[in-house]
Amino acid sequence: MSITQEQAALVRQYLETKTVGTINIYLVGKEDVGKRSLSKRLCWDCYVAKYYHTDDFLCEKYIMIQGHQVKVSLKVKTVDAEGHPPLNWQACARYLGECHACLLVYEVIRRETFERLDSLYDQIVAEEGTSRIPFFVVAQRTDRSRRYWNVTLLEADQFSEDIGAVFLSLSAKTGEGAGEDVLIDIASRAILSRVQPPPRPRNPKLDIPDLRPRQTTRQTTRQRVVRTMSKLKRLILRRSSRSSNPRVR
Ligand SMILES: Nc1nc2c(ncn2[C@@H]2O[C@H](COP(=O)(O)OP(=O)(O)OP(=O)(O)O)[C@@H](O)[C@H]2O)c(=O)[nH]1
Repeated sequence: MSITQEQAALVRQYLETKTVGTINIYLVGKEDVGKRSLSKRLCWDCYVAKYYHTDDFLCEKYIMIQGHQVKVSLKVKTVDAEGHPPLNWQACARYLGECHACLLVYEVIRRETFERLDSLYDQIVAEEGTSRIPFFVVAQRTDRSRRYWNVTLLEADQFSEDIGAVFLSLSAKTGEGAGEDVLIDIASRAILSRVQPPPRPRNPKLDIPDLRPRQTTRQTTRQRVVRTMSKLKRLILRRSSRSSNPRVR
């Protein structure tokens, strides 16, 4: 789903009035989901089947957005790889450069790679400096036979909606759904987010339970609301039973 005409106009206006440096796009996900292959496909339109694990990989390209030349830099970050420390987003963003868009990549035949995205997203948005960046949920290796798929497009689409991300379904191998237009769209959304922040339907900080000791004597707002609601319910029930039975006064 590409940006609307109004959004394209905002991007054009931004490009005409401000200097846009390199757009840093992060591809994050578990090991072997095809992040490096995808960044090569998006940047150089090629596919190399040979696999060797990399911690950090980077490729760059110039693209045209609304008649302006923009440099994009695709950076790969693998999480949960054996023998490596857990993701420290702040450290990796500082080390690799600021992040302007984030692709959460999973592989359609490996369910655990999809299930990891939920906590990964929470982990990233909990960090400083990520409040405005657009997110993309990417279904990788869609060239594999549907018989082997362990994640349906519907649930992945639902998850994307849940976190306010754009859903992309593609194959780095065949190039289906991974043309330059996709890269232009990602970079355009990254620029757009500077004037129009993307929606954040879920605030992970609200999901974290508050484990601080509470004062038991004082009521919390939630307790007060629950009490008032049950009082009201009782009142309504009493009224309705009176009106249905006029003798009860
Ligand atoms: N069938 C198929 N295989 C793919 C696709 N993309 C990548 N692969 C293969 O999957 C393997 C891993 O691809 P990479 O791009 O290196 O994966 P990665 O996520 O960067 O891996 P790490 O460095 O371990 O994080 C390689 O052997 C690729 O050839 C795809 O779209 N379809």
